Amino acid sequence: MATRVTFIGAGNMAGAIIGGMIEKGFSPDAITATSPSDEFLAPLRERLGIATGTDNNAAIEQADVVVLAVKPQIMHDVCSDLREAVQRRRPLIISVAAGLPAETIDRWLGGKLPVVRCMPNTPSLVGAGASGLYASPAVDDAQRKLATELMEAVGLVEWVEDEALLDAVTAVSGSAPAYFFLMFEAMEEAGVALGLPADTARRLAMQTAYGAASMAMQSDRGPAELKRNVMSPGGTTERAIQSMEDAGMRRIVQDAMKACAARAAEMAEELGKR
Ligand SMILES: NC(=O)C1=CN([C@@H]2O[C@H](COP(=O)(O)OP(=O)(O)OC[C@H]3O[C@@H](n4cnc5c(N)ncnc54)[C@H](O)[C@@H]3O)[C@@H](O)[C@H]2O)C=CC1
Ligand SMILES: O=C(O)[C@@H]1CCC=N1
Repeated sequence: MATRVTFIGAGNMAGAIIGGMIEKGFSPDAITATSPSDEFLAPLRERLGIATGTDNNAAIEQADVVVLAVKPQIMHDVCSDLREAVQRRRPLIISVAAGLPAETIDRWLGGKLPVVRCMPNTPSLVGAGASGLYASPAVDDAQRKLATELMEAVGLVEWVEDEALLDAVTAVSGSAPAYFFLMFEAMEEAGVALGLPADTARRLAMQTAYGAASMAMQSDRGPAELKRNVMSPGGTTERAIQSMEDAGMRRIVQDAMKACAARAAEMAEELGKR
């Protein structure tokens, strides 16, 4: 029998993982998602054919895996409400919430549960996600394998043995699609300022990012060498890269990522007190 997975929360992240799972051949019959209103559920039900519901407790009655995909700020209330049903069924818990430690989730759910903390990202929707995973001590090998299988269906999986490193994963991949989308915005705006139609600039920028990522992933050369190969001495790229370095591009990226990881740690501090 297929592993039954229930998503508590049906927003951007749950939708991306569910969409990616179905694309990879997971049966929609084995997937359920919940949300307090039908607004988020109708598209998932109609487009992907999964089961949906507004009652979290009812939705986990048959679940082998429960993916907690609500905002960190409401996780305490959601977990408290699920405590009895979860303790009765004892499914594998996978939390995708930023910041919240596995121990906190476990405590809110009544304790002694196998909890995997996962930091995914939204490109999971197209099977190109990147997830960092951490297993709490109660997770056994079979459950680790199950979490790997689920998240590998939507992209790359990297396990960390030190939970604190998930804050770094949040900075490097969880939040990072947004950095690249910002770059696309800036490149499109600059392309338009240089005279290109907006849609042409957008397509060229996105294809170039896709090409650069694909090339870097297939190459045994590091990014510094690949960058050098584009830079003809005295040419155009050299001028562009010099302009970026002069403007402090590296420091801007590093500061943003430090701020991201620090915010994840701060959220654990703020929310974990409950
Ligand atoms: N959006 C992203 O790129 C990423 C998000 N995350 C994490 O994923 C989690 C969800 O984030 P998003 O999907 O972006 O948020 P979202 O706002 O798009 O989705 C949240 C969902 O929770 C539902 N919800 C609210 N109260 C509920 C309740 N009592 N019971 C069941 N469902 C309820 C909402 O209706 C909505 O469907 C967060 O904890 C976030 O830290 C992690 C990695 C990346
Ligand atoms: O911005 C956030 O808090 C969530 C976690 C990682 C990506 N989105």
